[in-house]
Amino acid sequence: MKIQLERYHGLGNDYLVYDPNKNEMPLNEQNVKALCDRHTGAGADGILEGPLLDEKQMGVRIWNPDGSIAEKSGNGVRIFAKYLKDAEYVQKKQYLLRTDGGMVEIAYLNEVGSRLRISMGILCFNSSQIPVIGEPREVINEDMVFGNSLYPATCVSIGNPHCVIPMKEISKELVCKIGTHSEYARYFPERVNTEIMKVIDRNNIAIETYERGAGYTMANGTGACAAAGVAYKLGLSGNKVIVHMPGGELQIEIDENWKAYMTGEVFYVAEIRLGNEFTELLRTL
Ligand SMILES: N[C@@H](CCC[C@H](N)C(=O)O)C(=O)O
Repeated sequence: MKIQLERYHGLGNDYLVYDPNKNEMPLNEQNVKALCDRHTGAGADGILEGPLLDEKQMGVRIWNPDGSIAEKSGNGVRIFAKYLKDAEYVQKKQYLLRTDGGMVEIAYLNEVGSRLRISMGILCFNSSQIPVIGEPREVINEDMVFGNSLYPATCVSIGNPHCVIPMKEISKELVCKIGTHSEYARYFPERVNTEIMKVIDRNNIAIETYERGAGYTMANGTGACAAAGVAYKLGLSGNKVIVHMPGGELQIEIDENWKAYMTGEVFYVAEIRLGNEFTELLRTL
């Protein structure tokens, strides 16, 4: 039987939706890597596997292109919610979706479900929960060495781990230079997503992101929440900001309990049917 996937992107962060109710092959580290390969596979920044159904809520499993599993993805959950609407799994305008990093609350802001506001969970600065090694503490503006350079890092979890570094100027080259080291740095036992952040004014920040398990991406939804949380925590911005990324913008709002709300767009691109030879290859992995 042919394997069918759907390609979507959120601000250039592209995912393949793999629906286990329509496909039989179980996903694993090796076949996920092969599927996400941009030269020899279908190509993607990750795979969204679901809906995974239990009696109560629908769930999604988020795969990184290196075959690891991520607890949460901001662009991923917006995309997956659009898929649930497109595939007619949901009729409600608002509902809960389970991720490995906790529940998120989906709300569609338009009829076609391409604009969404999502309650992403609580921003947590506690080192043991992020996790960051050492004494339990909030990791705020700590000097960390990535490569041969020292950076002031503030770390936060929104279900998945982030390290945010405020800078005067940011670029793809710079985040890649830092991210290749920070992802595997000894501080982070579960690796880390890295965002370098430029504060434009109290209502606007810009980030470049290097994702754990994926490398450089054009946008990162949990990264946008993390950076907005850090800018607010450090007193550099208010609690509502527009986060500018190379792929586009997200609006992030943080409430009095540090719950983050993300508003933004997603786009359906294509249905993909894998060829016989590639399907056979995947089944051997
Ligand atoms: N693209 C994502 C983040 C995906 C997960 C990340 N690579 C991780 O391993 O935590 C987003 O939009 O949040």
